[in-house]
Amino acid sequence: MALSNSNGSKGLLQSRELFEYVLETSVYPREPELLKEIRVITANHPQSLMSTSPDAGQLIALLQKLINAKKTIEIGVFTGYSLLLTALTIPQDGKITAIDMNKDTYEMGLPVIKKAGVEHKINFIQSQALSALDELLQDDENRGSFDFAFVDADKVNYQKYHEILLQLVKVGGIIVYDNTLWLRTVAMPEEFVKEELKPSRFYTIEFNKFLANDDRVQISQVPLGDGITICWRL
Ligand SMILES: C[S@@+](CC[C@H](N)C(=O)[O-])C[C@H]1O[C@@H](n2cnc3c(N)ncnc32)[C@H](O)[C@@H]1O
Ligand SMILES: O=c1cc(-c2ccc(O)cc2)oc2c(O)c(O)ccc12
Repeated sequence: MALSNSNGSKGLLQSRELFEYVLETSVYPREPELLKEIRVITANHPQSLMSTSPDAGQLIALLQKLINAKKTIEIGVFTGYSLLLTALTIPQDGKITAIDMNKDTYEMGLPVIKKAGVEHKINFIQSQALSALDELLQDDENRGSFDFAFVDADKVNYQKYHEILLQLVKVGGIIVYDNTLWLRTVAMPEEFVKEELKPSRFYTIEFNKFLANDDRVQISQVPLGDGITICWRL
């Protein structure tokens, strides 16, 4: 289910003009051409709104640069906007473990990833995320080895992903969770929320409360896109 807000934009800023100003002034001029290409390809998909927002993506790339991220993990690839963003940001010998149960959508963006010359950085795993993460945990070398994680998949499992990612991401590393405002529903009375959004709303509210009390991470919830929460592993 993909929704836009009442002023027609995907973002949380209350004026379309302000949101467009930010995009036109600071985001689009610096967005790599091949990321634009993935956006254009994705626009034909009925669930195109699931793609990571370019403004949130710009912050994600900045965080990755700031910590010199080299080994990263992504849960929820879709057509690959955030995946290509990361692949373009990390060094030539960087590695991304990219997990999604749907390979067809990954393959929509794959020609662009190949054109960018960054496919060698990507290990795509077609799988339910929990089983792929459990498998990664079986290898002791993976524990505490990831610099950066991006989670943009089924909201109902975020807390389970969090527990595993805390074991995989090193101290000083960063985990970013997408959709932590879940289409604005976290702050709506439940009776106004569409039935199909309620399970994710419930788990997102619980997860946000949990993170607020989790002293293993320092957090900041940022109102870009559908809301992202940045967790710095302590
Ligand atoms: C919001 S989209 C990801 C968007 C992506 N980050 C981008 O920038 O385009 C969510 C993705 O998560 C995947 N997904 C949802 N639940 C999953 C699960 N339990 N295991 C693996 N993948 C899952 C879906 O197939 C979908 O491609
Ligand atoms: O239906 C959606 C919409 C989004 C979304 C909304 C606004 C933004 O600025 C970015 C993304 O994201 C979704 C998502 O991540 C998902 O897993 C399912 C549905 C949607």
